[in-house]
Amino acid sequence: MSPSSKVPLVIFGPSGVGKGTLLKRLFAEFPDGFGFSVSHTTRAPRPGETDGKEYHFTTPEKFKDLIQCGAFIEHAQFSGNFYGTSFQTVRHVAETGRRCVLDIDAQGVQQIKRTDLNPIYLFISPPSMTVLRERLRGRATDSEEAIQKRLSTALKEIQYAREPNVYDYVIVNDDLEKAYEKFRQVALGQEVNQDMLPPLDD
Ligand SMILES: Nc1ncnc2c1ncn2[C@@H]1O[C@H](COP(=O)(O)OP(=O)(O)OP(=O)(O)O)[C@@H](O)[C@H]1O
Repeated sequence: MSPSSKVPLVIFGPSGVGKGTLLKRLFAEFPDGFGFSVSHTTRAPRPGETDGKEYHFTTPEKFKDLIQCGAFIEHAQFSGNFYGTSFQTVRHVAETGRRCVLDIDAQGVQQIKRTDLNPIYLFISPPSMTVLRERLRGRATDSEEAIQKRLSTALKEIQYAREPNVYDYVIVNDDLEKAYEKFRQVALGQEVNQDMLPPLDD
C-alpha cells in the first residue's frame, strides 16, 4: 500500500447498497491492512452482531453524554436511532498502522468535511432504485415500515451525492465481483476507472 493510501477512507451510500458486503470482503482479504472505525449506535444489534465489532451498542442516555463531551467526529439520527464516530475509535485504528475505513451517512460526511480529517470520500451507488428496494427487502432484517424509512433516507443520500465536490470516487454496486475489484483498488490507493453516477430516477 502506498503511504498516501493511509489517509482515512470514508464510504457512504444508501442503506442496502452493499457497503457492509464490500467491507466484509475487504477485511477478510486484508485483515492487517485496514481497520474499521467502529461506530456507536443506539439501534438494537441484529442477529450475529457483537458489541465492539460491528458497533459499540449503547443507550440513548449514554449517547447524549458522549455528544455533550464532544466525543464524536460526526453523529446523526437515522431511522429513529443515533449513530456516531468517536475521535477515539479513529485514533485507535491509526495507532495499529492500518488504514482507517469509516462507513457513515451523508449527514456524517457533511460533518467530517468541517473537521481536519481530510479523508478520501467514496460513494457506493445502487444501479437503480428498483435494485436498492429489492436488496433491502431481500436482506429481510427490517419491517416494511423500516424499509420505507430507509428508502426515503436513501433518496436524500443520493441527492447529496449529486451536489458538486461531494465524493472523490463513485462505484456502482451492480455486479458484486466488479464492484469489489474497484473497491479494492480505491482502498489500496491504486488507479481506478471509476463509474458514472446512474440516473436513479426509477
Ligand atoms: N452486488 C450485489 N448484488 C446483489 N446483492 C447484493 C450486492 N451487494 C450486496 N447485496 C445484498 O444486498 C443486501 C444489502 O447489503 P448490505 O447489508 O451490505 O448493505 P449496506 O449498504 O451495508 O446497508 P446498511 O447501510 O443498511 O447497513 C444484502 O442482502 C447483500 O447480500
